[in-house]
Amino acid sequence: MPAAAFFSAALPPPSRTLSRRLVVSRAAAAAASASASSSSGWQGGGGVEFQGKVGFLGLGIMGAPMASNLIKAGCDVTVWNRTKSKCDPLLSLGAKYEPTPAQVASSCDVTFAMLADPQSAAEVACGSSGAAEGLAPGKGYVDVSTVDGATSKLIGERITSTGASFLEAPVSGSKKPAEDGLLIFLTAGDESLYKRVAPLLDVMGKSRFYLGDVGNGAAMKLVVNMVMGSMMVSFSEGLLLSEKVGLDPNTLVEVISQGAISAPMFSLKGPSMVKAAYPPAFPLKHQQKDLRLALALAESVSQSIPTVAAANELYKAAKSLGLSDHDFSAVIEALKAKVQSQSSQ
Ligand SMILES: NC(=O)C1=CN([C@@H]2O[C@H](COP(=O)(O)OP(=O)(O)OC[C@H]3O[C@@H](n4cnc5c(N)ncnc54)[C@H](OP(=O)(O)O)[C@@H]3O)[C@@H](O)[C@H]2O)C=CC1
Ligand SMILES: O=CC(=O)O
Repeated sequence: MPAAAFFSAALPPPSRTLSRRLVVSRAAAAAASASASSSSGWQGGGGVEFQGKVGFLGLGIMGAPMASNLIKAGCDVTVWNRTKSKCDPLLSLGAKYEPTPAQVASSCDVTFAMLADPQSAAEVACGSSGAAEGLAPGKGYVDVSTVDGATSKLIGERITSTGASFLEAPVSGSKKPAEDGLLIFLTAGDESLYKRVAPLLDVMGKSRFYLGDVGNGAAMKLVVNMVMGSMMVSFSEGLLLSEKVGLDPNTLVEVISQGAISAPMFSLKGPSMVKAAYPPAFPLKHQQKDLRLALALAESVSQSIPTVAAANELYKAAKSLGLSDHDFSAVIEALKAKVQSQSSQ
């Protein structure tokens, strides 16, 4: 049976929401915006077509540069972070501060949240003094954290119970794309909120996908990241094996960069992995969280993902070696420890 026939026989038909997904690149958005503003379009102070105040909750590796890009584009931004000192660089760029997520949400038209994991995303949105307490009809809440679909739905239900609109919008792209405004947004939920915040997404990202119902953005992000996590393990195995058989791992990085499996991730991380340096861009604990959530997603549809399951064990081993806050490329250290313990047996 040809592969295409196998897939159409084995899988349920694509959902209507997925098939009407919308994909917009920044170039396309800029062209549309230029033609609109030449007729009746309105542009805010910094050239961003968004009228209103923007809140930003969570100023970690990703949130800080994303909020910073909004401020630099001329948006009126109010920030909050659990560790208050992380707000300081944003305040010096001109951001305002509120002491709770609820106060940010109540003082802004649209609030973005970039939190570590499902637990913190739910707590900041739905907990005591959480964003939901400050929301009301006409306001919007955009969660850009990487969480599972169930958490996203729970947050969405609490947000919409206030009369506000909800969009999930996890991002693909790491620290550097966040700094450069080159993220990829995987959005789902309220389509009119999606259209309303599109100019803000275009400040922070290079493209945006609208994927339909809440949960689809989260699922897409987890599938992308399970591929990424397994690729990193495979790359680590190759680097170690090349060294063990007397090759220069730097040459392996160069060879890979010129062939069909070339990927920016290998070229970017390879040279520092060879030097055993792992400055955090994507913390290892977050990659392991994404693999854990991807395994649960696969389980929910009874699909086996054995490579991801094996990769997850290695990230868990890396965490137990104290590497949680290092870059996820530090997973190679767990492999080194495994190889060493095998050779000493
Ligand atoms: N780094 C990357 O390359 C990418 C990360 N992501 C995803 O984006 C999200 C954020 O990642 P990143 O910025 O790297 O992570 P960081 O660990 O740098 O930042 C996490 C943020 O969450 C906050 N936080 C954690 N726990 C709580 C809590 N219980 N209550 C309130 N706030 C809390 C932290 O506050 P505090 O400062 O007080 O600790 C911080 O603002 C994650 O879901 C990650 O998977 C997505 C794409 C790329
Ligand atoms: O979630 C991480 C990324 O690089 O994307």
